[in-house]
Amino acid sequence: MNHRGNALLLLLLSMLMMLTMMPSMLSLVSATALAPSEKALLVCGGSLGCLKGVYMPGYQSKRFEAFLGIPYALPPLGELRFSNPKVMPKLQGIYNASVAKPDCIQKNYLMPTPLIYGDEDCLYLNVYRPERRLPQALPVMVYIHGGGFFSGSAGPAVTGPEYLMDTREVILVTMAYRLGALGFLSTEDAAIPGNFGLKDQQLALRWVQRNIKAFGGDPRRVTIFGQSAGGVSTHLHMLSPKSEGLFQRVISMSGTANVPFAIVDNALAQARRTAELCDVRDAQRLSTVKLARALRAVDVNTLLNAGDGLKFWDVDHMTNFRPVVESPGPDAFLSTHPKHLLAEGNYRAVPWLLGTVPQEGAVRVVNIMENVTLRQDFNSRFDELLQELMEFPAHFGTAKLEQSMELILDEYFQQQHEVNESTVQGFLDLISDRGFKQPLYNAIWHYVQSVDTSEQPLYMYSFNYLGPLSYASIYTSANVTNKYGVVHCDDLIYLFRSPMLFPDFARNSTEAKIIASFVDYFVQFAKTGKPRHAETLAPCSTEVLKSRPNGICDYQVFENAEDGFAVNVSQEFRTRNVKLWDIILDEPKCF
Ligand SMILES: COC(=O)/C=C(\C)CC/C=C(\C)CC[C@H]1OC1(C)C
Repeated sequence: MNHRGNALLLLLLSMLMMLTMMPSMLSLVSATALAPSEKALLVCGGSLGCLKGVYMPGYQSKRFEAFLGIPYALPPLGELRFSNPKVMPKLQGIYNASVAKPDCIQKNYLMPTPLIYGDEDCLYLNVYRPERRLPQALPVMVYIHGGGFFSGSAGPAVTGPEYLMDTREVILVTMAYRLGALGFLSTEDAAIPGNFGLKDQQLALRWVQRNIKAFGGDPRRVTIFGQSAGGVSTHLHMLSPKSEGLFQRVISMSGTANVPFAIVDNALAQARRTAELCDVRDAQRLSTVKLARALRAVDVNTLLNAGDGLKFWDVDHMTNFRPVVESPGPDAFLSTHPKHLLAEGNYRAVPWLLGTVPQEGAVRVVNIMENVTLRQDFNSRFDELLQELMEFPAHFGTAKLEQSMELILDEYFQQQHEVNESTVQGFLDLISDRGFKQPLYNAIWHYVQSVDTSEQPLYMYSFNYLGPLSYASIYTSANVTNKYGVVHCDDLIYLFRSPMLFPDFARNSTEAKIIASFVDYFVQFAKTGKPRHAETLAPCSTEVLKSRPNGICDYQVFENAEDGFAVNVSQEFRTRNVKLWDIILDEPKCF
């Protein structure tokens, strides 16, 4: 059975497991009816109310405490659809926090057959804490899941807290936020300002500031961490004036605010087109207020399916609804373009850990390569589709576009104009470089230029360990074990247990040791602002970057070794290709 078959089986198993763990399906339970051990799982706080949690089994440890499905905002339904999130009033009675809530409703274009699942009523978060804790308040790690701003899960079946809880050293919070059109559609004015998903995250971070003490957490030692779109989000929180004071450290895994899928620049046109696809009459001419009214009344499945009509080919662009630069105002999440904020160094500096994997581009390339029909279709319109995929800036004229395509075809395809066995690595590198690596390098470059890195240091890791499981098997229905190397999201396999997607590693395996090492690397950063092994690295600074035109600052590599795995130091980077993209995109840097 491939991983997908496994995944279904595991989904059923984990659902069964969760059912047996739920002492009550009621949302309110009476305190007097609780057995003594369950009473210990009651958390009450001034602005919080009271929550009844549940024990969950650890991976290497016996058990920890989980408080699941805690509402942090009013359900964003009816009039509240496409509105900024409203804070949840104090909970009355004892809230049953022993059941995870469904994911935010999404059409998941990352799966080979995109499906709609989840719920529009989804603004809930989960808190996990060790059972036996030190008397001092624990550092808090708040995770922002990825999924291209259109998909993803904060729930324990995908973002399982077991590995982090095995350390007994941190409190973990995972939050759901609105996705796709519901999270990011915008009319570029007050009618539908947009950025709802990011504002949801921000409200969840405010919830942490107000309430985490009641769980034994330290609100002044909060690390936000996120992967892919979640990594982009963490960086955007560094840039948003309204996220000030909500966190003290940041980990951005495979995503920074300057990736091409971070910002939309034709939001109103896209909102009108979406309305048209939902059969809203006069969608191109209605006032934005009327457009908003009409879109709030559209059936949610119709709204999500309308997203298909925005695609130029297959599921591309994967991310149509994106964060937007809002007009300035008290509720704006972001009112200056990230590229300006980055260039000006105009944002909050905090200890920052950035992560990457070798084959980021696999998130799109694997399915095009493995699906024969799709690949043939892509190859039959190769130049046109490749150009579209690149998301060149809108102001590029014909000559500049042609020039850029020539450079790309030379560098990545040896002028073959086709995706095949011999060009697939070039295609992977192209999407990696354009989508992730050049933005990563430039985010680092801008940071060290404008921040005193002896005060607010910057670290990087690359997760290169090739193990028996890979997200490549999620991106396609073909069996591709190990074919694509370490792909986008593969570092997550060693940070979060994902019983819905992957079987468990044996508890004495090399993979279990990597889990312990990788988790410890993160936890150490959350505790101290320095990741484990930081003393083996020369600090990153402008001088170091400039002195290594063919590399990057020292960083840690998690990689295969003869006796299992090793954490080594490297300075290698795809700097040559970063420079190529700097030239194409007119983003010069002086060395
Ligand atoms: C878990 O994955 C994510 O969060 C992010 C996703 C699904 C977006 C992936 C982005 C692409 C495939 C496009 C890359 C884009 O940069 C170009 C313009 C190549």
